[in-house]
Amino acid sequence: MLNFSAHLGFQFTEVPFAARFGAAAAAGYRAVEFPSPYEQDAGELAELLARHQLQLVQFATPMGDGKGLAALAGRKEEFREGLHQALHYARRLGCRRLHLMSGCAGPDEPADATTYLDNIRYAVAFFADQGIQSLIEVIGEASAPGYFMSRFERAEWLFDAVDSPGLGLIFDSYHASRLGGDPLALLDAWWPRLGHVQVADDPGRHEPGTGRLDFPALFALLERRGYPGWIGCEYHPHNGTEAGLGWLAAYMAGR
Ligand SMILES: O=C(O)[C@@H](O)C(=O)CO
Ligand SMILES: [Mg+2]
Repeated sequence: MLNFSAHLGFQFTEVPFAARFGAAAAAGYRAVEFPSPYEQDAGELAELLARHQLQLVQFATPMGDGKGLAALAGRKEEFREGLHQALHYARRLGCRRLHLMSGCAGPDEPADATTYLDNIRYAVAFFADQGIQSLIEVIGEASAPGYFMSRFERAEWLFDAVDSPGLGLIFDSYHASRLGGDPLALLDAWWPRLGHVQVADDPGRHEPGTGRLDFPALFALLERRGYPGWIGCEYHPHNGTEAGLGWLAAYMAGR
């Protein structure tokens, strides 16, 4: 049976952030994820996770003022300093996966492959020593203009160059579909390097079942492969988070 994690940046936004933990647990989730814990006190977050018996599945290293720093030529020092802050939170929160976001290039913010590769290699080694897996995600430019890790071809280049089990891919069904690929074929091809999965339907980035993606087939593939990890529910609820959890109840009932 597959395991689902609530994405607290997308779901349960009807209530303030601290209340989303209880809401996710009450809805049956045993794990959560959200990109940035740094505005909250690590001790308070640890207490919320413990009180609601939730695991924290993954979060991102400090993202600067946007979608990360790893490929930004002028921000190498800031990226590397952020790894220590991420490690502090990961230890305190018992989290074993960290997303290294590439950042978005802009007119005054150059990004390049050498900086990115150096930083990712450095971070993968830094976290692997602590038993933490580093993750990258392919996010299309339509969702994040200028995002450096915006194509699966580029992810292939990165994985070949880094060549470490300490690096895994976040496969996000929405971005995979938006990029024009066949999400099922991509998921299958990336299986050996899969570190985490996120789901949202396309178009709309709403609940599974609201668009054209074949989630029964996608879940069957993950089950067949014996996927041991978590599936983050990174979608915008169409009509309220709890009202939109029917797809998950249906999946659970079918097991
Ligand atoms: O799909 C996304 O944009 C997210 O998984 C992400 O990268 C975290 O903000
Ligand atoms: Mg995602």
